[in-house]
Amino acid sequence: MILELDCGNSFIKWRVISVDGAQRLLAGVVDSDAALFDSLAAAPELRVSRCRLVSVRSDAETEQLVARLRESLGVDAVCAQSASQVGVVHNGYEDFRRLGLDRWLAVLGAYHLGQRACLVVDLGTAVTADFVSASGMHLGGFICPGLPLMRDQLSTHTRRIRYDRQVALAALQELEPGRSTAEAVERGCVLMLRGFVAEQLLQAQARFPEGFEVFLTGGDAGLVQDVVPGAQVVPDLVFVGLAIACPLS
Ligand SMILES: Nc1ncnc2c1ncn2[C@@H]1O[C@H](COP(=O)(O)OP(=O)(O)OP(=O)(O)O)[C@@H](O)[C@H]1O
Ligand SMILES: CC(C)(CO)[C@@H](O)C(=O)NCCC(=O)O
Ligand SMILES: [K+]
Repeated sequence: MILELDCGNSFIKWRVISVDGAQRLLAGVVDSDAALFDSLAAAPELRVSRCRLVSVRSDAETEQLVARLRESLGVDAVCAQSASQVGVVHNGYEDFRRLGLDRWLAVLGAYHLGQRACLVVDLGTAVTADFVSASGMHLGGFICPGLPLMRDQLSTHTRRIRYDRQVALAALQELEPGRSTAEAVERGCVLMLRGFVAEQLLQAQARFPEGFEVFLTGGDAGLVQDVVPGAQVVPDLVFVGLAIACPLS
């Protein structure tokens, strides 16, 4: 079995696949290293022989996780590394090492699946959009705060924006003008995300008149899905890229 990890800023997404990559056996989302090891310990008949991961955390945090994986599972995790090129896909950053590895893998995964120009939008703690041309040139992209950061900043920097989590979830049943603080903030922030995605779509239409594929990923992809009717929602997009960047021969 292969253990795959996508270590984001707030959550670790993990999954276990068969050695040939054909079957997805287990998957989960956890909010800490400790919770990851608890989930793995609770998994029945887990026999991990290989491990690969991508991390946008600090090198020290990533090294600590790799050491714990070695101790508890006896595997040496292969970590995705920055590259200026993988196959025909070229990293578009002035300094390719600066492009977030989750973005780079999502770009690799999207181009692999789409085989033509792509717009890739990842909606997590941060929201990112990346453009890839039909020939595989990454043209760069945009970064903005995601939903968790927008709502936290509003409550941190105001006195009276306060409401509880349960109310927040209920507020997103519709997007009419809010008639309570929870509705006004939650819907306002979702409309920011939707407006961002609509703008990226316009940019892609202008940049790729010959056509393009839109890929949405990240925990909040569902909130913007209907802004782009033809979009492919691929929750595992980073893992698709991880398999390309880190083949386990
Ligand atoms: N099952 C889930 N577990 C955790 N978050 C979820 C889940 N479903 C939806 N979400 C939402 O997804 C968002 C987090 O997205 P995601 O897990 O892609 O990002 P992340 O790991 O925090 O960040 P990064 O962008 O750094 O990878 C949060 O707004 C959260 O509310
Ligand atoms: C933008 C995030 C936080 C999204 O997870 C990550 O890709 C990252 O830390 N990137 C480094 C900065 C950059 O991509 O330019
Ligand atoms: K991510």
